[in-house]
Amino acid sequence: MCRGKQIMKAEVVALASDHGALEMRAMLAAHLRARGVDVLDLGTPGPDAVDYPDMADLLAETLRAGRASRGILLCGTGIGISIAINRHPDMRGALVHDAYGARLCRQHNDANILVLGGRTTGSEVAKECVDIFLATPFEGGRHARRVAKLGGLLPS
Ligand SMILES: O=C[C@H](O)[C@H](O)[C@H](O)COP(=O)(O)O
Repeated sequence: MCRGKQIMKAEVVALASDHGALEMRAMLAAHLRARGVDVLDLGTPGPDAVDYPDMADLLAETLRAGRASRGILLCGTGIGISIAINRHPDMRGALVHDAYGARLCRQHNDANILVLGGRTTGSEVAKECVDIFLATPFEGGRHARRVAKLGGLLPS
């Protein structure tokens, strides 16, 4: 089990969610801070409804500007915000529901954004997914070619 010992402490992890995952975002931010990870919490700040594409765009801009190296995005199911983040060709968001997905999205897909559902995933599973996501390296090799095609760096 790779819960955390290998998380890079210099890394800044940005979190963003809509109103459907406020509690989970706060819980995950506290979990990461307790582990010594620098957290950049992009909101949304309160329970007023916001549109998940706007939160995904904000996270994409934050990563692109170099203010954080990886991201965690949440909405009620994780579905809408994962659709939104993957409209950015330079972002790879992985909607994950378990430890296996959290590991494989790093090893095979080099996902730079973990997406979780605040209304669909339990808090212990979510914390486990975050720890694995941050601790698991990309395997490269045959996967590097496929990831390059995702970003348009190689023709499909
Ligand atoms: O995929 C979309 C997300 O789950 C949203 O969090 C959800 O649609 C928000 O729904 P509502 O406005 O009813 O809280």
